[in-house]
Amino acid sequence: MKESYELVIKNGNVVLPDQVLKLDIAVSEGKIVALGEELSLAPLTKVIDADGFYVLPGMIDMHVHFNEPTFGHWEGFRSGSAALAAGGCTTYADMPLNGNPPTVNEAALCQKVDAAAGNSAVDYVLWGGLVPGNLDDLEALAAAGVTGFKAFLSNPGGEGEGRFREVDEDTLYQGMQRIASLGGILALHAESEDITAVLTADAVRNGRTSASDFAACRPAEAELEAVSRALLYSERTGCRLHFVHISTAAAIEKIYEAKLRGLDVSAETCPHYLVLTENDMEALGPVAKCAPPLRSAVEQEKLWEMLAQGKIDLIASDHSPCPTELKVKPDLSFFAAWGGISGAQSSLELMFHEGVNVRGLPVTLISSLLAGQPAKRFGIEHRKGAIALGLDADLVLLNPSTTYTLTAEDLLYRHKHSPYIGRTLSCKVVATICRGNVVYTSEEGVISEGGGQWLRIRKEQYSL
Ligand SMILES: NC(=O)NC(NC(N)=O)C(=O)[O-]
Ligand SMILES: [Zn+2]
Ligand SMILES: [Zn+2]
Repeated sequence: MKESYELVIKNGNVVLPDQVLKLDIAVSEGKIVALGEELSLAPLTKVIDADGFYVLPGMIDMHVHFNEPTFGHWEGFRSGSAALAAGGCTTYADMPLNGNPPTVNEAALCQKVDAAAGNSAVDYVLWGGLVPGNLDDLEALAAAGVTGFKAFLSNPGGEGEGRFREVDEDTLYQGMQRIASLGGILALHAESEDITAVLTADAVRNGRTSASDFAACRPAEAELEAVSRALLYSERTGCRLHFVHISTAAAIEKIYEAKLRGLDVSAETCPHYLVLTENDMEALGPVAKCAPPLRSAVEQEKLWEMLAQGKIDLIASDHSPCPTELKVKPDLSFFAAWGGISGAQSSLELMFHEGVNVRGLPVTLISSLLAGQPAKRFGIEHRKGAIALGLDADLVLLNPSTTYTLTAEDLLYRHKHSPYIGRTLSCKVVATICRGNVVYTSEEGVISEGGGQWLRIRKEQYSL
């Protein structure tokens, strides 16, 4: 029988959770409704030929800073989500800081929701924040549908009265108690404020302000101390934790051990810790500045080993953009430059290039780190994160064997700097489909700019 579908993606190498099969994918009303070999099609069915391409579930990037409201001129939903669409991402999670007001109460969440509405090319979830003074706002944020809460253990930087602040010990502990009782999850930027502040003050006092001095002020121990302390609190409070942008093998190991002991905790790392090193930070300057800092090549190899062993839960970009003059300006010291890497558009290509094409890791592993695992961890796997019947047709077509060198013109960010400019990649996103809509093709660019939807996270999904 010839079925009528809205869209069929034919002949692709379809990346399923555990295997890759040459299949057709049929889509109707935004959902995957059939998967099979050579589906027979009614006349006039819209067909995309994916012969020679991988078809992967769209990336779910749990960590971006688009900085609205007020700091939309640093990025904003429109250009940020367009860049993600071009990079094969179909759902992202916007962080509660760098915009003003930060997303730490319901009124601020409403402002963010308004800023995003009609401006996102792909779907999204929103993080709330845990900061000193907002314990009584957590419940309303959870009820309004935030994906979880984010807190900083070290100073997040930024300026101005209303800026996002790191938690004190009391706020952290009490916040974890509250979030546990809500069935929520706390995402942590885990660097010790005590260690980093002492080392930074000493470095500045002594005029040591180069890239390597910056890295020395944020050593591996600062990450390990913060992770260890938070794990203890998790044990005491029962609060689920997600550690963002983990940069060292020791911290990954610690989190993994805690998981084996039964704690409900997870670890994220970022492409920049897997493809850039401290040498790049010195060579490229502030464009490669982030916190925790880039590490040694030895550390990086250990991270790859842990990734291959399944000890890392997910990969996210931590796209933290800014106007280029905050990165590049005559006489700008490395310490004064904005900390944060612009990279969201390149995550999937970097991971496929380095992970699959260079290192020979299974494409299913890389795909699960980019899509399947984030969906499961954050309670959206009934909608997203895999190619399976009934799920949203969030798909990315990837040419796995082409070569191109990334240029500034390729980037859709508002400010076109990135440490990946000039890199040669051995794969390229060909098309991105969000709920059955083609939102990007490499030939036409971003086609549909404002169709992305906010996925409110309901309470039942928290404790999946
Ligand atoms: N204020 C920021 O955007 N900070 C971010 N900056 C980085 N990672 O350098 C982060 O996630 O910590
Ligand atoms: Zn952070
Ligand atoms: Zn971040």
